[in-house]
Amino acid sequence: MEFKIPDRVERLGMDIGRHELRYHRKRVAVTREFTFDAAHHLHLYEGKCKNLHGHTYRLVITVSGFVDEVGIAVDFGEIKRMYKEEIEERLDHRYLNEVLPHMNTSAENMVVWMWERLDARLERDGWKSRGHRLEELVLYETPTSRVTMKREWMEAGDPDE
Ligand SMILES: Nc1nc2c(c(=O)[nH]1)N=C([C@H](O)[C@H](O)COP(=O)(O)OP(=O)(O)OP(=O)(O)O)CN2
Ligand SMILES: [Zn+2]
Repeated sequence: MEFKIPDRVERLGMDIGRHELRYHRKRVAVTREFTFDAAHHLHLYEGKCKNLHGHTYRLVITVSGFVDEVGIAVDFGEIKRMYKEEIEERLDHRYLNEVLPHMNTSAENMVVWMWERLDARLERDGWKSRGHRLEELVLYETPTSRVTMKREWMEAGDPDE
């Protein structure tokens, strides 16, 4: 089959050969990790977590996309910008019960809230139409306790609905 150099690469005047362009349009997952600090307490919970306390949360964000002509599927910087604007600005050094008053601030509830925000951001910024997908979020409440949300679980929805 005749090999065609994509227009964008020709316009950039770059000398990219057949070898590199073989990776073009493959779906690849890109991951970044962040930490933030916050205080909270749990409602309806018998145990020490009903008292006010704090965590250094760790959030691991994975977004997939198609490798472009430059060799990038999802820019690490875009994930950082999205994290800072959607999550960090709202939760870092905050009292979670105050900024998320509609939920009990368990790690499970928080990771679903984060999923909805980040997914909506991908839609709003037009990333989804370019093939970007939120694949997985892992939220560590402590170094040894974490919760996970995956795209296929989110898409499967609630079996009772
Ligand atoms: N499934 C969940 N279980 C618990 C959550 C949660 O969000 N989801 N949250 C808490 C508390 O917020 C608490 O801060 C963490 O509890 P715990 O694991 O007991 O804390 P430690 O790290 O101090 O663990 P120890 O093994 O007791 O030292 C509770 N559970
Ligand atoms: Zn806690």
